[in-house]
Amino acid sequence: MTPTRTNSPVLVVGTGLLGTSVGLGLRRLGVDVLLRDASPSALRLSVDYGAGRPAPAVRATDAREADTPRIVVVCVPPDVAAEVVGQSLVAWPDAIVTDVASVKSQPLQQLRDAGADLRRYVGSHPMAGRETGGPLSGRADLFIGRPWVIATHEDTTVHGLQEIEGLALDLGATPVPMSADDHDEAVALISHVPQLISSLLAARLVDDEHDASALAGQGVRDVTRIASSDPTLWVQILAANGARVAKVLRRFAADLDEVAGALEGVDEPGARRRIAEAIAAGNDGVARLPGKHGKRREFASVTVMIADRPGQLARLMTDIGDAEINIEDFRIEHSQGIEVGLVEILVVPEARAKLVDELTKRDWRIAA
Ligand SMILES: NC(=O)C1=CN([C@@H]2O[C@H](COP(=O)(O)OP(=O)(O)OC[C@H]3O[C@@H](n4cnc5c(N)ncnc54)[C@H](O)[C@@H]3O)[C@@H](O)[C@H]2O)C=CC1
Ligand SMILES: O=C(O)C(=O)Cc1ccc(O)cc1
Repeated sequence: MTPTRTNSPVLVVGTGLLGTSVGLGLRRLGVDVLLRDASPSALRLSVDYGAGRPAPAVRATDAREADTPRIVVVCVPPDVAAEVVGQSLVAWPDAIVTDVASVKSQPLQQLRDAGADLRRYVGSHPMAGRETGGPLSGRADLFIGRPWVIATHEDTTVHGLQEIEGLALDLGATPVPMSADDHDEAVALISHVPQLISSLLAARLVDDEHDASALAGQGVRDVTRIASSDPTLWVQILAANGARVAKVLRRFAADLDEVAGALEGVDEPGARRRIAEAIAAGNDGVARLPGKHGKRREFASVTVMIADRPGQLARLMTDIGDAEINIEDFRIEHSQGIEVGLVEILVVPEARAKLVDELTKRDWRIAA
């Protein structure tokens, strides 16, 4: 087994999407994982999927060495995160306790108010997730290549920080230490407001009288992917970061208002300029998002037309592999009622000409 930074055993409390993913990722490295959940069926499912073994119901003083966690990872909904962290700090006086809740200031404040031993608490937040929760959605590779925020505070110890950094690194993530306030400010912009905008836009489709949804292409799908998220989880996240989210949302609403005004008076002086500036500012913003491996680089794209038949995509991927070309990313687009799919392959710019050449040789139809 590869040596790990994380010592066994690790206790995961809350075996839904995040808890099961942490368990699966650690089990793959050979770390012993104890699991606990308020829901017996969520616990059993997570065990059945291989995320760990049920934690024995014992107190710290009676626990065998092998059942005494070094780290407790609390993966419960944000509303109860501080309470469960507090209980874990008391139950396991030698363990470092972290939580993965999507908000960091409120749980920290709640723990401080409750007089918890903050020297052993290091809150964190893996910037990785999925729209659907529960153990069945868990993935061992969920965290690979993702930032994992470690929310440091004035009582954080070097040992505590190192333990949680080690956990993040073992799971393939990149630890990013920052304060709880800075974290909450950042996620308001890059996670919480995008969730609301995606949901509100998708909700517009509900009273679509002209069946416009039937024409939907990739654009609307891209901006509404996260609209399938769980309302119960999100109301907790948004409520815990309300003021910061509202601040960003108000600015966004002002931009929307201005652009709507320009569109209503499109022949007024400056109106077209305002619209063009909005799109151009979007170009600048999207260019700031890190790409694969955290780099900001542009990939070259080749779009291939494939027949909508079993095995076509696999054959295309194998052909590209045989040509020894590395795929950086890819997207598939289907059009309703049409028997072809469009596969956009992204490669480093230097590889584009070779890719087109190799695919043409193998009789693939290049669409763009
Ligand atoms: N869903 C996502 O994409 C992401 C979620 N997070 C955070 O991770 C945490 C967990 O989220 P998910 O795994 O998506 O939720 P989930 O709903 O899939 O799982 C939560 C689990 O916690 C259990 N639970 C609830 N109260 C409990 C208690 N008092 N004691 C023990 N178990 C309890 C539930 O039975 C459930 O199995 C949340 O705080 C969320 O903010 C962080 C990053 C991404
Ligand atoms: O699906 C995505 O793109 C996400 O960004 C998921 C996500 C949801 C909640 C979090 O706290 C962190 C990440």
